[in-house]
Amino acid sequence: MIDVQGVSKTYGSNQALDNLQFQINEGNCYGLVGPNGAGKSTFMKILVGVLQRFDGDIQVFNHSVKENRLGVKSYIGYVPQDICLEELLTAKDNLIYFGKLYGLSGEHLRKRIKTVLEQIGLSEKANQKLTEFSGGMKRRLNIGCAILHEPSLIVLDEPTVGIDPQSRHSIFSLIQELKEAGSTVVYSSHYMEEVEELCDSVGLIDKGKLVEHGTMKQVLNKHRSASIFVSAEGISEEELSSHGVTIKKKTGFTVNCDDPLLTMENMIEQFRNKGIHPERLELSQSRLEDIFFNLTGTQLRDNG
Ligand SMILES: Nc1ncnc2c1ncn2[C@@H]1O[C@H](COP(=O)(O)OP(=O)(O)OP(=O)(O)O)[C@@H](O)[C@H]1O
Repeated sequence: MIDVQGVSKTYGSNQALDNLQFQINEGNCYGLVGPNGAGKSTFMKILVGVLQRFDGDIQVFNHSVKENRLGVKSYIGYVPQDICLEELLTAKDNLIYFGKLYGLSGEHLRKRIKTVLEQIGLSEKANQKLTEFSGGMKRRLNIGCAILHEPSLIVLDEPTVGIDPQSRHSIFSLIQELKEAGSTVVYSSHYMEEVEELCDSVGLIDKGKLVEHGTMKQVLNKHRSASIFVSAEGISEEELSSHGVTIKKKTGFTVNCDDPLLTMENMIEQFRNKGIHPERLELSQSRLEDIFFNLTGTQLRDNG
């Protein structure tokens, strides 16, 4: 188990993390969700032992990050937000380099590199230099470097930002595979759909505070409410907000409400009176993104 015990961190007068307290069960995929600047990277850097000055402690499989940083590191594969690879080397040479850093060598290293290249879908590109790689391929290789030593805990900081769909699919499959093999995964993102799809448990973080935490089912069931999606020319956010909390989306508005059928009837009447013909008027259950907005008043992405 990973036991986060009252972790706080300040940068000067900026409180980046404020008394985080939660547990992650072994074998779980845990999604840490929050907007830019919420404190996700800071938490991850503390968890993996990169940031050493903080209050509180984290027990990783019964080892204190504070007291046994190097010991804990050997259990962890960390994929930071910024890609950390040697551009002028081939994919294989990058893996050899990182493997040696983790103390692997000889036949064992060779076998691990072969397996990892297959897992990240880059076997065919093993001997190509990274100058020929797309951003998504580099991201996959970066993950490959972090799992060479078969860590029990894999920490991925926003691994799918700005990558192509094929690489995103490959990363999702890899995480599923790691989960099935019993690894614990901590995954940060501000893409809600990803976290809903991948993670067993979730923590919602805003301005350094954990605002909700639990299994995905618990969090969704606790806060789930119905909402109506509206796309209609000539209707404003203000007019819709008389029906419930209204969130502006890229192509319309989501209106959260307690009685969706009655709300829809009222909306239809409002549209009739104003001569508005909606392009879309749909009933849906609220998603993690809406729950986050209701709890914090903060959008995870700009008009996601
Ligand atoms: N090295 C640093 N020095 C000073 N302030 C920092 C530093 N790193 C992060 N911060 C601040 O701490 C807060 C949390 O940042 P952090 O990077 O952990 O958030 P995040 O949720 O990972 O966001 P992002 O996805 O944008 O990286 C922010 O206010 C940020 O400006």
